[in-house]
Amino acid sequence: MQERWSSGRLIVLTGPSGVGKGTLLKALMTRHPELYLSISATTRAPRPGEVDGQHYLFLSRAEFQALVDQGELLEWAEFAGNCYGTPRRPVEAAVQEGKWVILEIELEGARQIRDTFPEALRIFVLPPSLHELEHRLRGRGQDSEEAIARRLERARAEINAADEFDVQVVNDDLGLALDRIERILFPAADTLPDPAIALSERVKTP
Ligand SMILES: Nc1ncnc2c1ncn2[C@@H]1O[C@H](COP(=O)(O)OP(=O)(O)OP(=O)(O)O)[C@@H](O)[C@H]1O
Ligand SMILES: Nc1nc2c(ncn2[C@@H]2O[C@H](COP(=O)(O)O)[C@@H](O)[C@H]2O)c(=O)[nH]1
Repeated sequence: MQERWSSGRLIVLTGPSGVGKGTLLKALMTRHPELYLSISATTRAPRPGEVDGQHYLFLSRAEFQALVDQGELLEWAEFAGNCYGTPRRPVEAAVQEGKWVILEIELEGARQIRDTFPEALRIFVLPPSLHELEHRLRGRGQDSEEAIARRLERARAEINAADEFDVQVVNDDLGLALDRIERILFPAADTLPDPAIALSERVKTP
């Protein structure tokens, strides 16, 4: 990334739906407002409270397909019946300005980013258990039973791919998980490694 896009950096955060990626990122952005969170495009309908242009760019299938055809997405994938993708231009502009850009995306998109931007740091967020993941998805109260079932089915495959990532972080206690992610991004020279962060982080973190 440094060679290609000045001193900016691309960071990918992946993990099963409901694991807490959005919650963690909201808190991380409060601590580090200098980070740039990419706003994805999606064909999913907005949930109550979601604002177009803030949480997502909510598009029709035809609008989304046009972005794909025009090469305007850095990556995209179908997830639980809807399309999701990362608009290319805002991300490239932010990285060129030297910003650290975070993509909160699912597994297939993360794999595409690994192929096109192997220098990106890729973090996988794990739930403490599948039971707890289901509990969080239900507790969020945003998805239909059918959507929850599809997301849980997909979660099993995603969790099995966690080792493909540079770092794995378990989101058990929210505050501790946030601290772990913060230490991955901003490692302090004088601290010992946290045993709750997977070994691969200590080996691969740039
Ligand atoms: N550490 C945690 N302990 C308990 N509940 C949590 C924790 N982290 C997040 N949650 C809760 O889990 C639910 C799902 O969180 P969130 O929406 O952030 O998940 P997500 O990974 O962003 O999901 P999606 O990929 O579908 O957008 C929310 O109700 C959130 O408050
Ligand atoms: N490949 C991509 N995946 C994305 C993108 N934006 C979000 N997502 C992922 O989709 C699922 C479902 O999200 P939800 O908001 O409907 O719960 C989740 O895993 C997100 O991380 C994207 O641009 N590309």
